[in-house]
Amino acid sequence: MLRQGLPMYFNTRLRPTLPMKQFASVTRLTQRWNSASMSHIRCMSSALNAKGQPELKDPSLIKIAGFIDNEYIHATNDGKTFPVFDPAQGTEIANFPEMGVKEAEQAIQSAKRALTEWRQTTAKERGTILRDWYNLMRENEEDLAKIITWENGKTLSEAIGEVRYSASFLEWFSEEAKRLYGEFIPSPIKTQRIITIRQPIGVVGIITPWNFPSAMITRKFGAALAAGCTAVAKPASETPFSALALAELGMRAGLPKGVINIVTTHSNTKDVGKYLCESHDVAGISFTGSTNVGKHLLKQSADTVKKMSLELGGNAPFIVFGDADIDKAVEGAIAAKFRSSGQTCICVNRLYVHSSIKEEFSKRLQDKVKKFQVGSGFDKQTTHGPLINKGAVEKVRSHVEDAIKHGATVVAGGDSGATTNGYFYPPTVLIDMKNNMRIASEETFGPVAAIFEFETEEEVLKAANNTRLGLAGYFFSRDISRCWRVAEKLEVGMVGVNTGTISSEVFPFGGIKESGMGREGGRQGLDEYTQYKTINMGI
Ligand SMILES: NC(=O)c1ccc[n+]([C@@H]2O[C@H](COP(=O)([O-])OP(=O)(O)OC[C@H]3O[C@@H](n4cnc5c(N)ncnc54)[C@H](O)[C@@H]3O)[C@@H](O)[C@H]2O)c1
Ligand SMILES: O=CCCC(=O)O
Repeated sequence: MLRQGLPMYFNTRLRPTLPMKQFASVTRLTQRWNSASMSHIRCMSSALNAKGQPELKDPSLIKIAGFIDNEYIHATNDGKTFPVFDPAQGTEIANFPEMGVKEAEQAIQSAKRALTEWRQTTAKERGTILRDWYNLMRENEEDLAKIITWENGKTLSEAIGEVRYSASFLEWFSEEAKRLYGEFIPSPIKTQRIITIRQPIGVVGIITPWNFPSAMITRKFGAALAAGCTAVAKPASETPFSALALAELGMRAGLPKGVINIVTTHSNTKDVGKYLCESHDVAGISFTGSTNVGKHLLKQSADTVKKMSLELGGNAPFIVFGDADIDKAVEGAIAAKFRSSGQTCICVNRLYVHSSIKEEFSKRLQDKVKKFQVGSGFDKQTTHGPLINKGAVEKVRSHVEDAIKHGATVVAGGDSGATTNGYFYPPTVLIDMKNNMRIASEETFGPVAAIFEFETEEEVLKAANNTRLGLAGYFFSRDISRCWRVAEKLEVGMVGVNTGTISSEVFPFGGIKESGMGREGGRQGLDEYTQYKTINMGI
């Protein structure tokens, strides 16, 4: 059962929604916090089989390899590999081939060869393959979800949600492929007729983060392939399994050789990134990740004047006005703040609550947060999984310590000082936040709800917009005039009004300012992978 009104992929119930019986058989003990008492409870699961892998209906979806020309590359010539870790246990789970510039070039050439025929296919033909790929994802969604939980740590219910979200991009673009319309433009000259057509840009380089190991890839593959482009993808080295499972299903759906290629790398990431940016055979780069890396890729791509799509970091404000429905605002804050343990680009970073309701709001929020169960994503009791790695935990800890040092008060969670093998940080609520604290200006990317108090609409808009980032923003109010006013004045690419869940395949997702350029999803998603050609015909 889903909570009413929320799509499955944004389910934030305190209990997972999957038919969990099928996962319960594979659980065993590990550690968990109870964030109310901050004590340890040794009652968690790992869900792995004797090979240390999740038990899948189709184990062949687990590939430890790169993927070029529809072939798995299990090892590079020099035999170098990089490790992948299970964030819930801190243990190494696989060693992937450390590919480099040589393999990146092979992948680019494979994509270039494939482009010749792929761009000539009809939209219907491309749409059919994308649709079959979507169907295969849905048929294998439990397996794909287990792979996500294994490598990323998010709960199985969140992972199922991600698989459905991820598949929805293939479905959406299988349909949008057919709507790549051109235009007829009335000519000012009697003897001429003008039309525009839209053509694929060519081979695209795709670089994706670990926080949505599946959805950030299909959001790009779906649009690129629908437009007639071919692709070379470099998934995050923390989470390569999902990308390879997608490639396997894509091949089964009928993707011809070379249409998608996957380069796995960790130590050579910078070199591979630079190579993709500087290659004359790559027409565009689509990147999702941090603002700093995005800026770097933009600079590197300048000399070859590439088409760039950059989905970068956020610092989302969440404003609760005095006239808001407090229960709905708390529910929205939980969805927008604690999804994926706070590790999404559109997660709330700063909660601004009007002084007249701040006590009530923070009390209701902390009561809910104290009920969260932190632990392995495979455990059916877990509501919030681990962070991706040690560095992420340290960043969150340093943000909380900085806030406390400058006068913030912890009212839920906080660091217990407990040690675990996995990368956990307890969901935390801070009040008495001030603008001189790091959280006010830096993306925390973790499970910390930081509450600032405000008095006037003008003051809160100024504070909310006082950042170089502008991805998402949220606010709650029952005043319709204010809703329009604030939605228009927030300097962000996406606004949630009286809701904490905004993502969807059907609308343009993206940011302004240093949160990026371009849009993914929606009909606009195809713009990143197509260019207009104007044909002026004398008659
Ligand atoms: N706007 C969005 O849609 C969106 C979505 C998800 C994540 N994000 C942002 O991503 C960040 C978290 O993800 P992250 O830590 O994986 O980001 P990151 O920028 O460190 O890494 C993202 C990807 O870039 C690769 N990379 C890193 N350095 C590179 C380089 N020099 N050249 C080429 N590739 C390089 C990584 O290996 C990974 O594949 C957050 O800031 C988050 O807000 C944004
Ligand atoms: O983390 C960024 C992507 C999140 C989403 O698509 O909802």
